[in-house]
Amino acid sequence: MNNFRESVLSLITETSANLPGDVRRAIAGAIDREDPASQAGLAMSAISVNIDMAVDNVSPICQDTGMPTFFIHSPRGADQLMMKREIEEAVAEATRTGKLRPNAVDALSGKNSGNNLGCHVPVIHFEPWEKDEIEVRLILKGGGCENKNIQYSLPADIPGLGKAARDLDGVRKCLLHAVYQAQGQGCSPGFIGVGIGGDRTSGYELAKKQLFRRVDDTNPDAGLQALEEEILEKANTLSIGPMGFGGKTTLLGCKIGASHRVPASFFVSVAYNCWAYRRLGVLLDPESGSIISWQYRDADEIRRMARGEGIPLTGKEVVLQAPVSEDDVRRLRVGDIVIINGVMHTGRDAFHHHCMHHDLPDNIDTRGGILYHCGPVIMKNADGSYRVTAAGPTTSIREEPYQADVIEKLGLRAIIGKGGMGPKTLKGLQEHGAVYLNAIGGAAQYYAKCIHTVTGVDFLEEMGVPEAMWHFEVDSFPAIVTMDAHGNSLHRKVEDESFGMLGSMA
Ligand SMILES: O=C(O)C[C@H](O)C(=O)O
Ligand code: SF4
Repeated sequence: MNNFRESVLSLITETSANLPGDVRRAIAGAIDREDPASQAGLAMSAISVNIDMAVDNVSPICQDTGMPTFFIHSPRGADQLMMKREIEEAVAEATRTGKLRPNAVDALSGKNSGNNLGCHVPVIHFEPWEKDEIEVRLILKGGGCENKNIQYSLPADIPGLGKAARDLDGVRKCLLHAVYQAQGQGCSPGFIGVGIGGDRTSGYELAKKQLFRRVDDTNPDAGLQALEEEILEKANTLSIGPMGFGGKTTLLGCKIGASHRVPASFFVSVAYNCWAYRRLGVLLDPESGSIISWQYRDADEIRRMARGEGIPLTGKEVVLQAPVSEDDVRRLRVGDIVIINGVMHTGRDAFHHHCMHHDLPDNIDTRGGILYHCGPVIMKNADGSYRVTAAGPTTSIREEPYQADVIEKLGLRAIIGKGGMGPKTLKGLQEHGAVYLNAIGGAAQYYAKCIHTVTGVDFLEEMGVPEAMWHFEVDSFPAIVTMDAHGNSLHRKVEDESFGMLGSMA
């Protein structure tokens, strides 16, 4: 098994940087369906360019490489302890080389272990099988879409859809609601894996295992196959669209499995996966550990996804030179596309919490500043400087309790993130003269290219790479105004309209 670690390292690298064949095909369908000039079309265009860049750069498609989760089928007599050790070493090595973001933090203190190793991380499931080969499958599922997983206990009253009983129609209502509640926050268009039955734990595991089915497969159970097709069709009439901008494609796949349950419980567990659906597998030779074959890699797969140049410039964009003035941002309206040049700071969960209780050091000037909700992948150069290798937005709604106060306290003029924010922030934007800009979630390579210099970092020691406050100089960084300083929110509009559509599906 000399080559086992090398094989796992290849699996991690390929999973992080190169989407599987079936996922590529599904995304290509979404690109075809959206009007290239619409916001949904722009989002799909940036996504397609990003997918190609990740392959070319052998770098993470999305900066959030999730909690590496391995499912292993091992033959009789295989040394599982050795496999576990070698997987851990491969994970640490992939983190050192920037194929994975250091993503394992202490549950309570938030302290980053720095190498993706920690209590029960990486997640490794072993299952015996009768075959001679070893099968290693990996899913890298980021935190934003993981947060949109949802579990229902039937019977239940489902918002917008009414009573859901313990039958297929009840399950149908849960699944439509699951897609609705994700809106654009899990980087739609997404995929759902569904587990009917089991208990709370095994139900979610069953749901996640469905994400290992091919997007284009057929469910052996005809009733579940019909439901999968119905959900796919109906969810796409919710008009949530890519990134929640509105549009034709909201869901790209629905896979449903069922387990026995106890009479008292009827769970419907849903694992939501973003468009950056990173899962691959390999079959390994049990003697050498070498790769015999790859799974989900199709001979006829679509190798280049891009049709255009990301967010194409039309001349109508508003160029913002940061720091920006109040007049500049008050002129912006929902739907405007902005191109940002100049200074940008990152800040996310730990940073917002910190700001509520402390003042920033005097040397950090945030007046007129742009705060990017982003946890980048950053590598240190030999001369001590830093380079950004993946830097897409994180889900902004987590900062809803703090954002309006932080805008006021730091004198910010723009927030960049994804998925939108709520009423408290919208009011804060109006009061203090600021805007919310939506970047394209998951487009980590596309945005990394816009960051030409890392000018400094604060709180690196305490908060770790993803949560630290990084200071960037950016060039031609595109984003869409989705919440303006006049009380308008595209997110509120899409949510309201999709709730109306949901109601018509009762
Ligand atoms: O942690 C991140 O970088 C992003 C996260 O996956 C998210 O979707 O919010
Ligand atoms: S940022 Fe979006 S694409 Fe990346 S892991 Fe989170 S949900 Fe997925």
